[in-house]
Amino acid sequence: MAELAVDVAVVGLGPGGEAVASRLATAGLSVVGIESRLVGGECPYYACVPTKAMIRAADVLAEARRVPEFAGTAQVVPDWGKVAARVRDEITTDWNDQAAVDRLVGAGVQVLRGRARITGPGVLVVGDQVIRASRGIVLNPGTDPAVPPVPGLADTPLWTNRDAVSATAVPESLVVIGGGPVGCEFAQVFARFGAEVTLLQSNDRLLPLDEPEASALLAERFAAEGIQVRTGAKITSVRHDGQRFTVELDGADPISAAQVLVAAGRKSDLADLGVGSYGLDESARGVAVDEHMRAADGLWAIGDITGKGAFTHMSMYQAAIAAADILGEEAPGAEYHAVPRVTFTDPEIGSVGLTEAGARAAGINVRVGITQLSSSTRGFLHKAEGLIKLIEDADTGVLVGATSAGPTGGEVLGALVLAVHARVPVDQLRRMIYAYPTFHRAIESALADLRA
Ligand SMILES: Cc1cc2nc3c(=O)[nH]c(=O)nc-3n(C[C@H](O)[C@H](O)[C@H](O)COP(=O)(O)OP(=O)(O)OC[C@H]3O[C@@H](n4cnc5c(N)ncnc54)[C@H](O)[C@@H]3O)c2cc1C
Ligand SMILES: NC(=O)c1ccc[n+]([C@@H]2O[C@H](COP(=O)([O-])OP(=O)(O)OC[C@H]3O[C@@H](n4cnc5c(N)ncnc54)[C@H](O)[C@@H]3O)[C@@H](O)[C@H]2O)c1
Repeated sequence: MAELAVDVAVVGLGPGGEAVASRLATAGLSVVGIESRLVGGECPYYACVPTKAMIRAADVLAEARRVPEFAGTAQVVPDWGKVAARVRDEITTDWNDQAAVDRLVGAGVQVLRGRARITGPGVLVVGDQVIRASRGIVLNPGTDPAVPPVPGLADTPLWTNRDAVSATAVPESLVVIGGGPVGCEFAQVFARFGAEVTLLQSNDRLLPLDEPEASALLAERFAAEGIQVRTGAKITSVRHDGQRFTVELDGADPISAAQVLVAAGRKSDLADLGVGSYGLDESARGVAVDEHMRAADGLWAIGDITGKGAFTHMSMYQAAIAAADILGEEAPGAEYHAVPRVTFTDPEIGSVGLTEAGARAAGINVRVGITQLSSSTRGFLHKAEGLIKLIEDADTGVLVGATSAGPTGGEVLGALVLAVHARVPVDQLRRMIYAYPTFHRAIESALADLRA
């Protein structure tokens, strides 16, 4: 077996893996980055970036369909071909990662294609190559789409996010399994391009990790756009007859559809990575890390696998912390009290920190303020639905959580992320000047509404 000796090996080159490998190599360490699929990971090829390109196109259609309401007449004829071509040519360069590989190599990283498996502390095997990493290993393996154990489902030609981003045509009818961010974003895109969409959510609401008011707002919009949402759905079996899918449900008629898209969460395989070599539990869902991303002596983990929030911004935040630790730099550890998350549906659902229920469960003396965008001037002008909800710790007088839902909800969230992150006193937020007539000015109304 060929041997390679390096300072650090990075397993998986998602957004965080790329960043940490590049930073360490630039600082002078010898680094190998190992990737079994595409350098860059899920985000640029199968997740954030192509889905947001699809959402941009769907939003343009929706806006054009509002011309009669505001401005005259317009004929809107969707053409998925433009979306598929943009995703293929501009967004993913036909799922080719050469530019990302070149960037890493330019930074001094050795890039190795293949699946890495840890066989002992600081030792990895990739194909017929043994790698010895004297300073340690950084894990950034990400996650894979999970297919729920519904009888028959795994044997059908279902789509996961990886298939849906490369769709060259819109199915005439689509069943989406799962009402989290992935399911909601795809459901609205395909519905806006003409698919008859049914979304089956086992939970009692869409986006269950967000505020119930945000879930209700989204459910209302989905209903208005003709998306059938069935919450509390229990799927008993799925089959495919070579042409169509049949989805059987407990207590409801079966659904026949041209396509099924599974968006029911993610899974990881720690046994395949061989983390048992470090004494870690290979049956766990993720790798526990301390505030410097250390999972064990000489082992760091970053990204989705740490369970701190499956977002690209989290992966990159943790990458910077792990790199500083490996380089022996004095740096503050990770803080998770102000993690922002945005689901890019229309209305966009942005949130940061704790929900009201989360804050109450944590024993915080909670005050809640809420306002509807429709009662703000900008909301009235745009005929827009949305809301701002604030969660204050009444004992400390700072916000511990916030939700901003509506047009550009994720952008409005920026001010609230700053407030939660920097623990800006609510009294000071009340003394700020909010430009008129912006969407973010509704924050002032929500502050005025704060009460126990
Ligand atoms: C449809 C969808 C939309 C999303 N949209 C957003 C969004 O808008 N904003 C946002 O912040 N997040 C979004 N996410 C989440 C985001 O994609 C991830 O959080 C992000 O990719 C970071 O993941 P990661 O760094 O853990 O690794 P990943 O991006 O998952 O990359 C890990 C890489 O490791 C490789 N790998 C795994 N095991 C091995 C091994 N043993 N050897 C070698 N290589 C290995 C894999 O091939 C993969 O390329 C979305 C996710 C999905 C599914
Ligand atoms: N905009 C973003 O930042 C963004 C977008 C997409 C995904 N993500 C991240 O990717 C991760 C995965 O997203 P996701 O939406 O796949 O997962 P998720 O776990 O957030 O949601 C999955 C949903 O599927 C439902 N479900 C599970 N099994 C089911 C079944 N058998 N039938 C019906 N419903 C079922 C669950 O109730 C759950 O609400 C999330 O952690 C999210 O943070 C982020």
